[in-house]
Amino acid sequence: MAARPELDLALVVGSHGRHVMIETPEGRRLLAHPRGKKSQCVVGDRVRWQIAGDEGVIEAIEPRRNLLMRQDEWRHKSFAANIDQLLVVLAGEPMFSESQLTRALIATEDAGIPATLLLNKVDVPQAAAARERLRPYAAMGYALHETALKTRPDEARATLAPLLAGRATLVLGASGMGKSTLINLVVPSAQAETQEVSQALNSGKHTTTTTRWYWLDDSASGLDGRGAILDSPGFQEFGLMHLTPQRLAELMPDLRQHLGACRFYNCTHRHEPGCGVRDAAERGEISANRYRLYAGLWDELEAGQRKG
Ligand SMILES: Nc1nc2c(ncn2[C@@H]2O[C@H](COP(=O)(O)OP(=O)(O)OP(=O)(O)O)[C@@H](O)[C@H]2O)c(=O)[nH]1
Ligand SMILES: [Zn+2]
Repeated sequence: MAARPELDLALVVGSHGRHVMIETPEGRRLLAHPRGKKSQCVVGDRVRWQIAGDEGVIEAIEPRRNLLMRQDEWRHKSFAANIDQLLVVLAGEPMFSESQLTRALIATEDAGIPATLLLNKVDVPQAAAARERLRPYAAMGYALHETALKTRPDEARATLAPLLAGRATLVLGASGMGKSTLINLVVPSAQAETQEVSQALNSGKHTTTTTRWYWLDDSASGLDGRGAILDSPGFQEFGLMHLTPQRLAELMPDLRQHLGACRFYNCTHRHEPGCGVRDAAERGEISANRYRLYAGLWDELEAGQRKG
């Protein structure tokens, strides 16, 4: 779509197939459809639009700062565009999956989006084991915070407020980690808003499973510089099929650090002699779990390439 600077700007705050919900700088929400078959808007897109009857027609998508994607063997899905950070909610009971965490972090590294980790449920004894598993992630540079969202909500709010203020944060969390508890804590109107948007987009059916945009507060207006939370389902199936295996090590900060030490420029860090990554793994500077995850992902992406 060509740029259309003369048209009004709006923000995509929800989507369901080709139906999207847009919000104007004055805070008005309305249904809209992109013109043309190819153009796909995602939540977080800034769009140029005009009215057609009682709906909007999206004529152009503004250039994106970033786009978070996941892709499995069948289709690729964009989560969201123009986000400032990813917040991953984790817990010890049930124990978070390190494989899911690693996949999400690789996708965000690829999109150039900073990620922050939140260890929730620190009131339960299993938090100690989760904290231990997260140690390598803090060491490789990810910010790590702790909360007990349910049992110590005031403290959690105080921890989260400075992290979330003025930024658009995409929240990810597997089932049971506390993502809904977090969203309801920081956006008390979330449930009501979700219903409203699902009804409009999906004529009442409660099946919409795309990303949702929530403003954090009303102290500012307009579309820029306000804190917002993006709630996204589907942490489970975080496919990375849009990446080549050769890129993986660059997208894993603990491996990336050792890339200069490999003898071969095209080292896969699997079998080659004189491999800086394997040496670091043997010295324990890369955790055994992370190296195993790397090898597993390499095989998965390589198999995907052969098929594709
Ligand atoms: N002990 C403890 N329980 C918590 C905490 N935060 C959330 N929970 C509980 O953990 C369970 C899962 O929390 P949810 O917020 O529903 O988790 P979710 O990640 O949204 O999971 P789904 O709803 O399955 O997608 C609920 O029973 C919460 O009450 C916490 O800090 N401590
Ligand atoms: Zn190597």
